[in-house]
Amino acid sequence: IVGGTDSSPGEWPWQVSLHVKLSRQRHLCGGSIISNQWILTAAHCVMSLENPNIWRVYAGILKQSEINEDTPFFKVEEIIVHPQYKYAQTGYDIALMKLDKPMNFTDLQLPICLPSKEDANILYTDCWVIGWGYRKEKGRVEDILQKATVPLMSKEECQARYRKRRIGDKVICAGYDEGGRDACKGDSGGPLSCKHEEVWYLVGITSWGEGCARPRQPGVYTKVAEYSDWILEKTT
Ligand SMILES: COC(=O)Nc1ccc(-c2nc(CNC(=O)CCc3cc(Cl)ccc3N3C=NNN3)[nH]c2Cl)cc1
Repeated sequence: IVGGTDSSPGEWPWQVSLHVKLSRQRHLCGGSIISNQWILTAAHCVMSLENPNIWRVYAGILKQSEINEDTPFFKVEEIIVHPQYKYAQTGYDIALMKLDKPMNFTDLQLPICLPSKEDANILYTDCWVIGWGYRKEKGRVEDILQKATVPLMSKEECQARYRKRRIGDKVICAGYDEGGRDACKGDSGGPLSCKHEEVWYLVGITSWGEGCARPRQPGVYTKVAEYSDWILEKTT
């Protein structure tokens, strides 16, 4: 996250850190708890890493330094990538991870609400992007979970910023024309969380952008409301 600040314990209880353990282990992506057995993340996080056994899901943590060989994690039983996914920039950047057993909810690990299709055109005004990603383009994964508030922007305005791309209806853009606050490397898969009438909704999944926090280059997020049918079909 560029231009963010430290989160507090329990502030974002749906945020998880997705680690991959090959020869070494490292944070790869963010994800969101959407039920006691399902995590929502980005398809590009799991591409060419679709073996569930290499993944470790850390919930209820604020700092990466809380993670060591004794820290409990959830194993992944199944990974479901959207069938139309090709690259982040062409959309359908969404994937589900089924945990090998249901998690107990605590103050530090709780699900976030999914927006319904009808919620697709709510004008959210209190949205936050969260993650352990870089603070600048040439950076490194951060220890303390960062948060930054970002304003949503219209599809038309976003398309005008990305002339070489096709910005479709199934993505949502957020950012400042002057730049300065945005997601960055290591934040993808994590939530764009918006508070509406005292309830938090998973409005977006951090997907791509041209650099981090550059002027007139907003962040592009998978629009979760457009996938509510797919999510329900796969998780019930
Ligand atoms: C010790 O462990 C480690 O070092 N782990 C570790 C884990 C992951 C990565 C990593 N992850 C990605 C995937 N993309 C993103 O995360 C954000 C994309 C994105 C989304 C929005 Cl909305 C806006 C801007 C951007 N944007 C553009 N440019 N940069 N960011 N790339 C790399 Cl590199 C690097 C290191």
